[in-house]
Amino acid sequence: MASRSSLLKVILLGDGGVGKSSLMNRYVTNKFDTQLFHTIGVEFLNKDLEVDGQLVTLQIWDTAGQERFRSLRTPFYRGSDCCLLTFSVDDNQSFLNLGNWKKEFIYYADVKQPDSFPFVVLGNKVDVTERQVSAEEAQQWCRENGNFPYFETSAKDATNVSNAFEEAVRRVLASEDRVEHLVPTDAVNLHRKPRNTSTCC
Ligand SMILES: Nc1nc2c(ncn2[C@@H]2O[C@H](COP(=O)(O)OP(=O)(O)OP(=O)(O)O)[C@@H](O)[C@H]2O)c(=O)[nH]1
Repeated sequence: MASRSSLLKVILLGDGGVGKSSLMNRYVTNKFDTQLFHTIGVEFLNKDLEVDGQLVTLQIWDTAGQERFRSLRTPFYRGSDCCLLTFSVDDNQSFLNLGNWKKEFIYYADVKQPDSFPFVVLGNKVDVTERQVSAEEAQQWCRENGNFPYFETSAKDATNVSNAFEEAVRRVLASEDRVEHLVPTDAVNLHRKPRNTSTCC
């Protein structure tokens, strides 16, 4: 019998420069670039993994955080299985904006039951010495806004990056409302992009 893998769409949202592209690249390619390249619109990469015995193809969507690209990113929110709300621990404003990102996602993804949607919060750049947001503040925000899991990550030194994406997968698999998108792993799908391919608009 064909083994089957679930296709999960996970989307990274947060202010420009917090490290969304870097987190995706660290997780999928295990590389890090110190240069800043603002994303224009969206890009995605795929990664196959196994979580708790379940095969999963994770489709990670990296979005442009800058306000001027809003209309280019929002059409891609629909169909997301999990949303990673990302801020940078050395940028208090990016933390204060988390609530706006959550609202924007719920509106444009047309989430019918926001209270049960799987969000995960990432406080990135924990390798820096000058923090503006403490772990306690971030944990409190997560408790007050839906009991979201919180991960302190560093795309630079890879701290917690895999853990955060794996927790996103666990949250999705545990969520009862998820629509199953099963992909037979031993079949050829002519409509499917090759693994680890990105696209941009
Ligand atoms: N010290 C440190 N720098 C990081 C980390 N993650 C990303 N950066 C740097 O932060 C800058 C912005 O990173 P990006 O990944 O481009 O940020 P982004 O959120 O994708 O930005 P937009 O595409 O504009 O939305 C780059 O110079 C990265 O090298 C990290 O964990 N630690």
